[in-house]
Amino acid sequence: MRILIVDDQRSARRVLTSVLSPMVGVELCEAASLAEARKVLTEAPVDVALVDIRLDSDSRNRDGLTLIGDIRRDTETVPIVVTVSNEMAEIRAAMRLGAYDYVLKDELCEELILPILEGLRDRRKLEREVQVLRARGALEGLPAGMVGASAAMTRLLSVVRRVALSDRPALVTGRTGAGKELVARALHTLGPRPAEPWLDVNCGAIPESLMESQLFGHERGAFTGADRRQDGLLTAVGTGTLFLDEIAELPLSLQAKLLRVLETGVFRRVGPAAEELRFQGRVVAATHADLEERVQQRAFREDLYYRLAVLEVQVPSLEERREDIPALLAHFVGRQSRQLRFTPEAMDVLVRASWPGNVRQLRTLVDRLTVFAEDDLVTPEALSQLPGRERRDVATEDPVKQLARAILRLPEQGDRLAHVEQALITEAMLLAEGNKSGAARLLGVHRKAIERRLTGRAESTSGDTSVDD
Ligand SMILES: Nc1ncnc2c1ncn2[C@@H]1O[C@H](COP(=O)(O)OP(=O)(O)OP(=O)(O)O)[C@@H](O)[C@H]1O
Repeated sequence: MRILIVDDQRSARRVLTSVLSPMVGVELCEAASLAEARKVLTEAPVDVALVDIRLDSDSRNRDGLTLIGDIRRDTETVPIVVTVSNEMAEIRAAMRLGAYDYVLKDELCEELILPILEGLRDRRKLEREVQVLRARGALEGLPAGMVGASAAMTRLLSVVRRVALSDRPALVTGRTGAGKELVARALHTLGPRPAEPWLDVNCGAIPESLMESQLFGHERGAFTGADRRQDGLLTAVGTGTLFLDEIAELPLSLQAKLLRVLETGVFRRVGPAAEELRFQGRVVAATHADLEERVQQRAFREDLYYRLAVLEVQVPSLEERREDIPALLAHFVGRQSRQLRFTPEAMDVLVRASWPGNVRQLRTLVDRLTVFAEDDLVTPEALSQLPGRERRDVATEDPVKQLARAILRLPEQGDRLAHVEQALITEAMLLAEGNKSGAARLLGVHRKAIERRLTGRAESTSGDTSVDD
């Protein structure tokens, strides 16, 4: 347990040090002023701060109260007031600011202060255990709003589970609409501080100059119109999670600044004479771009990429977890006023469809069906009658159909059917290493059908050009 003693009087610090030194497992540090205390607090986490209210010789000084306010706002440190008994009004003010307890200097002794600290130590230990257990327990099931039981999803969740417990930056990658934001949120809610803020910003949506002040904040007079100091997201997020969506779009100059925050934990607001501030939250970034490729194109900093990619979470595309499609459909339908159902054939079409827009596209499909489908029971015909893009995607679901369409678009080459049949038989024979029975199995026909074609006995003149006999 790290304890900070804040008192402007050296003698008072010495008394406290001698009272606390016998405690096992404590590390003591001291500060003689508000500025010194702030510095110590930014250097490494402090568990408890014992704070005097007056922090210099001026009797009107109330820097201790300011410090308690800072501590409660910016850190997880527990502040305890150590002061003289004639300062009851200040003690009350400190308690209102969130001081955990108070000790009077006149009564300062081991018996009084050690039980408070021991109690705090137990409480801290318990809090940490609860955080870890909650993170583990919550992950037994699916995080809120997340649907899926496929092997790909199970793998994803086990990665999310582990990454959530870390405080280091994380990168969520995957195709557009695959669920990156949902995963990033899960990293927050399943992490140790789910009650702390979750703030998100789309790095591609805001001009560079605005983005900088949005992230770092600005001082008064930093630019025209900056008539007062403004905190940025890095401050506002506190010990929560800052989600940087579309990180690939972050301008290079801001990439350098972000890297510095991630490496040193400190930053400054935009503008003149800005003080150094400490970032205490966690950064989770996401992108659908190939960041390695961006690095090669020098559009993304390599050092930032490596810092983010230490904890990469890859979200599988919907096509890698088609088994989840029925459950996802039920989930999206359940959120609509109209309770659509799907015939087995329609479900089959949807499970095999191509989904370039991933889960978001599936959700949009349900939105559109809710408006356009004539019947609550959705059939393949209803799907193919949908206006717009979804109809096209769904209608080209079957790879064989896609292939057939592509073949028909090839330049005229005589008997296409015979060509295709011949090509299929040749490929099957190659795959079966010349074994006719094996090739027949691959093609789903009888061995004799293959033999007939191979020996040329299945003359096209007979009119039977199908392999399906
Ligand atoms: N596993 C899932 N279960 C339920 N809904 C999901 C799942 N994955 C994604 N979604 C839903 O799909 C939509 C798109 O998800 P999300 O916004 O997280 O995708 P994204 O990968 O961040 O997209 P983009 O690349 O456009 O930023 C959202 O409505 C989200 O709630």
